[in-house]
Amino acid sequence: MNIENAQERAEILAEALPYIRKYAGATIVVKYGGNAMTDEKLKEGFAKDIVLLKLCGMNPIVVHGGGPQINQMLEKVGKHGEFVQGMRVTDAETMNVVEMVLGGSVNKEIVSLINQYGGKAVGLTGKDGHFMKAKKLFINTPDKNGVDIGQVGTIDTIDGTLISGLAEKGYIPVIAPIGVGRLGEAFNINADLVAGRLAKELAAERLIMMTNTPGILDKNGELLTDLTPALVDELIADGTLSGGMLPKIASALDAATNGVKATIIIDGRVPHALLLELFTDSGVGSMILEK
Ligand SMILES: Nc1ncnc2c1ncn2[C@@H]1O[C@H](COP(=O)(O)OP(=O)(O)O)[C@@H](O)[C@H]1O
Ligand SMILES: CC(=O)N[C@@H](CCC(=O)OP(=O)(O)O)C(=O)O
Repeated sequence: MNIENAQERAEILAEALPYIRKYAGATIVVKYGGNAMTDEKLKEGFAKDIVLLKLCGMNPIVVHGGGPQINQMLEKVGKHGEFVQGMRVTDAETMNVVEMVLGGSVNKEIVSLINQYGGKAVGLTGKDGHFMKAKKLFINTPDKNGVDIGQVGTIDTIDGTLISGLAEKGYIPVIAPIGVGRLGEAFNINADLVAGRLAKELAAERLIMMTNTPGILDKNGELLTDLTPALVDELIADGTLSGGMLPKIASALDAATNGVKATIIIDGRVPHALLLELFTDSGVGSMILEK
């Protein structure tokens, strides 16, 4: 493994030892948002951290997004991304781009980086082994119920045993949020929803969502470190939470109230944010609590 800043790593590891013992054998689902994949150094740092978690005896499972990367590709073909409550309106042409970007370039880049640093990553979409079956999602907005936004999916079933089986054999699953329908068709699923559902299915010790804000911010831009379901409801009602934060928070709440020990939203633009969250006493970001 190619470790840079060895001194810095050694210091982190010294503080980390009790946590390494605590998390031995634990499943850690990491949602790697497209907004946290900003530059090469950060991406390499992420891959190294995932490999390190595996070496320390944990089972990291990566679910990645790639919204900004999809937008870039759509612009090349003269289309603009349109979203309803944080979900991309996905016509057939957009679905092709989504599949190409998420299942192709983004997934394989993460897989290659992890493998380059000594891990054994395996990239998957829901089409592989039909492990993530989906059906069409209809959205309820304040104006209308059951809005059709195209080939956007909601997860029907997810085969956690395929993922845990890979992890037990030493692999690091890297999952693109594409579901498969009854007829073999592809569904675009928000990556936060996939990460939350998988964390639930695997009864993960931690669900860590890496994004491009320090965590959940209040109306004044201050970080909220601990959030209860009641506070989240308030923040949605008064409009403090919006856009891409809506599926994220819904998913985090669902996981937190369904057996996932802790759900945390962190700033993926901070180098080694994952290690800081898992291996230091203070942690970083916003934690979603069960009550
Ligand atoms: N209260 C809030 N606190 C922090 N971010 C928020 C809040 N409300 C909305 N957001 C938005 O949510 C975004 C993160 O969601 P998203 O763009 O979907 O990221 P990702 O690609 O990581 O899933 C932030 O960049 C921010 O613009
Ligand atoms: C239905 C839907 O919105 N799908 C998302 C899937 C990618 C994603 O979730 O990426 P981030 O995590 O980077 O936002 C999209 O098309 O952008």
